[in-house]
Amino acid sequence: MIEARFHLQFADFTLATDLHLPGSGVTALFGHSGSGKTTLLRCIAGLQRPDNGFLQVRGQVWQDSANGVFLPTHQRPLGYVFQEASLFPHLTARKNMDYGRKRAAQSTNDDELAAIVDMLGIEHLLDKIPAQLSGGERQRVGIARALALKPQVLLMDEPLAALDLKRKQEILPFLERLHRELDIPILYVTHSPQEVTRLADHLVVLEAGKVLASGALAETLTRLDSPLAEGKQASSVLEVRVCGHEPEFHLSQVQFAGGILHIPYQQAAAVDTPLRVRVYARDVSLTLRQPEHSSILNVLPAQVTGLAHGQAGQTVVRLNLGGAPLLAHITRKSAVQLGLQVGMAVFVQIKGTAIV
Ligand SMILES: Nc1ncnc2c1ncn2[C@@H]1O[C@H](COP(=O)(O)OP(=O)(O)OP(=O)(O)O)[C@@H](O)[C@H]1O
Repeated sequence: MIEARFHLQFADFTLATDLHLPGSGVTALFGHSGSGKTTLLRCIAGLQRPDNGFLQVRGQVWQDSANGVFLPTHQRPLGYVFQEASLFPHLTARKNMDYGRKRAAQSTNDDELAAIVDMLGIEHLLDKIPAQLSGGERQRVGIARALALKPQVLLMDEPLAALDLKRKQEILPFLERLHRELDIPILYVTHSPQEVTRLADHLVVLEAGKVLASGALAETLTRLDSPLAEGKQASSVLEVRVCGHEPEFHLSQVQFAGGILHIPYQQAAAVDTPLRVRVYARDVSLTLRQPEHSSILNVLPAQVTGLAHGQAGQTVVRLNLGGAPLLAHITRKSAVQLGLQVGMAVFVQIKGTAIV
């Protein structure tokens, strides 16, 4: 568990947080530019000293201004990964990792380091210098170097932002692997809803230095007051289990408390495999009665739990699908014609799904 209470005043900006974050898994920090994401990470790292602060990471107090406690950065067991890995240009990947390791009070032994190298798939890169590596490969080496110091928390500030789409797609599976195999918490700053839905378990939304929302991913992603609920990328995630395959139609079926969904064929996923399905709000439409002759396969009963005005004649609808929250973007005219109200029973039609 991480407890982070900070009050920090700049000339034109105030950071005021009171956060309780999980002690494992990925917490995504999301918010508009200037909302304070980097400042929050810098406070956790001890690079910024708030006027008032309390920070406890997995049972250890790193800062308690009421009692004059402030561990300097070099005494905080943390890893910090930036947009671009600042590797020493004249040292090989292996020597870059060893550089910090030899000087640290606590670091990995050779077996532990080998496990990290394997987790990030950089074995074949160890004797290369940074100029011989791609941006994504440099990032993986930078992450390995951070992990080689046995951190209690990994801070990642837009680690994919400097990479092109192809490199991003290449590195995401390695981040997922970190997520599965590391037992330390990762705080992950991003502007990308795709990275949020793919990697995060917990989501913090910052706005103008304040915490607008903090909670489990599925709930927080679909809050009507969150900037994530608007725009083309707005989506919900459903935690489901595979329950069948129809290879002849190139489809698989998955089950969750809200019912059964058809998704693109998941050849590699045996029955009962857990999956995370992403549903774009723009792919969800609503009807009052169960449609009888529809080409849309995914039709499920739901209840309206919230309505909000969206951009340009749009209504954002929040629904309860057997306990799972789901967002729909429909036109305001449709919302009026259907007479949508909180509490109403409807049917959702889901036009498309994707595995994240
Ligand atoms: N050292 C500083 N002195 C004064 N103001 C600062 C300082 N550092 C940051 N700020 C201000 O604090 C606010 C938050 O900045 P921060 O970099 O934390 O935002 P962010 O959410 O990470 O933004 P981005 O997504 O663009 O990286 C900004 O208005 C910024 O100008």
